[in-house]
Amino acid sequence: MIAITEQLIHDHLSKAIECARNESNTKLVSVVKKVRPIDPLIFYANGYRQFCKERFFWRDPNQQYTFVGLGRAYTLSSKEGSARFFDTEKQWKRFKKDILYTNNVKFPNGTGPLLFGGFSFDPYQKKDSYWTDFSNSKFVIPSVLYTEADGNGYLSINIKVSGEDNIQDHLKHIEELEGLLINQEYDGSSYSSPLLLTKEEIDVQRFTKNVQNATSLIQQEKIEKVVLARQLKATFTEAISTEYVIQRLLREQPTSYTFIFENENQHFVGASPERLVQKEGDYVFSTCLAGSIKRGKTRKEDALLGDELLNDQKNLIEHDVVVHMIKEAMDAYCMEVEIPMQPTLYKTKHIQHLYTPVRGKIKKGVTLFSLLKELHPTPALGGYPQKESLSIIRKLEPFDRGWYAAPIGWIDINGNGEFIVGIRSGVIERQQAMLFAGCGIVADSTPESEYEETTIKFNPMLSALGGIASGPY
Ligand SMILES: C=C(O[C@@H]1C=C(C(=O)O)C=C[C@H]1O)C(=O)O
Ligand SMILES: [Mg+2]
Repeated sequence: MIAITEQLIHDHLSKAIECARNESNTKLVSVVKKVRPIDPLIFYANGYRQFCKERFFWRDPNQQYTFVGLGRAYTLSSKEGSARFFDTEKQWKRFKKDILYTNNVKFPNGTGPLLFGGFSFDPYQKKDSYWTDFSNSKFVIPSVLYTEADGNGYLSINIKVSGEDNIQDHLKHIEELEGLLINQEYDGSSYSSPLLLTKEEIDVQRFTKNVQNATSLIQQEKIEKVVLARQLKATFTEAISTEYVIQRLLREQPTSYTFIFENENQHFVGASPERLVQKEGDYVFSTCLAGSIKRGKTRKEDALLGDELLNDQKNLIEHDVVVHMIKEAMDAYCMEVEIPMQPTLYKTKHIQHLYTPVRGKIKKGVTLFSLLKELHPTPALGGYPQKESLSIIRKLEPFDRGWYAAPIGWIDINGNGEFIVGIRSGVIERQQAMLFAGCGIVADSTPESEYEETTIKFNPMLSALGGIASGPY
């Protein structure tokens, strides 16, 4: 059912204005229309002139949901540390209770006042300047949202109203915004990649040392696993076009989630294969993804490498630690949990992983935010035990992960949504991209092989930035 039909928009808006007047408060009202599905990238590009630096994009690999958000009708942010999940949920609840005007209208999943954003990996890491625009939690309700849900298109317009507003102004504004669906400013050929000036792998020696230190801590049984990352800085001759990057990620990484979150100066972008948690009604889905090997140059070589990965003790241990922790977390929040005994393979253009999907039926009252708090960081991004591995990362890694390897995603007014971990990603600022890649260290890790693995993991972003990936891919 569509929330608001055209005839009802006038009525709905005027009631919202009246409500704002009675409460002497600003209200947010959401108008949703069913529209013919369009190319979401065109919508994103059309938003450049009016909403550049305030856009987001999301597409999951099943294409169950695609979102393009433009502008900011409402923003939530938190400076809290480990309480950032709870604080965000508290603000979201307050927004729904005090600010949102719905008049009991039902919204289709993924439409209306949708919240999109993310969290920092570790609020207690020192802050680096390229993450200035990102707080420990930052979420937006866009002014305009294009949703494609299971093949249906929707346009949601989120409008702030106050008691003195003139309804005609709002109706005119809605009409203008609808123009974004048809004014095609985007012509794929007009976007190109600027030339690469320099590509700098940062502090490889330090990474090598970190891996050695971590393996010896693991051999001494101080911890079981820790995920260590490194950075690569790519500098171009001109400002990077995010349209171009998203276009390439969509084309080259169809088995990953493509996302971007824009800010004033810094944009976080990537194509992650790793779901953290999805909630659909009473069901939740998580993914254990850890253990990696390169893709083969031929079908035969690829299958052999896949078999090697499925039988490799070092990678199976990396993977098992994740399965264990996620199962334990899900058991606490679910009435039943389904999880296969053995991993299978998950392939992306540049790499293949060990993969175990998890499905659970939640206990009453469990929310997406409570699951995020419980799960993040899983041993696929942090380590095990969680607390000890986080303090090792804090001590060894000489940089701020910011939103890299942290939850990013969406939640709608019905409480459904999905969060992934922001890996195979980077933060773009004008002509510079800072990329991140990490790997799970266990007792049998060697600096050389972990260096190789992280080199492969830079490739999705390097390739999207302009076809400059290294290696035989
Ligand atoms: C940390 C990253 O990836 C994680 C580490 C993996 C591994 O070490 O095998 C595999 C998938 C991800 O869970 C990354 O891509 O940056
Ligand atoms: Mg690994």
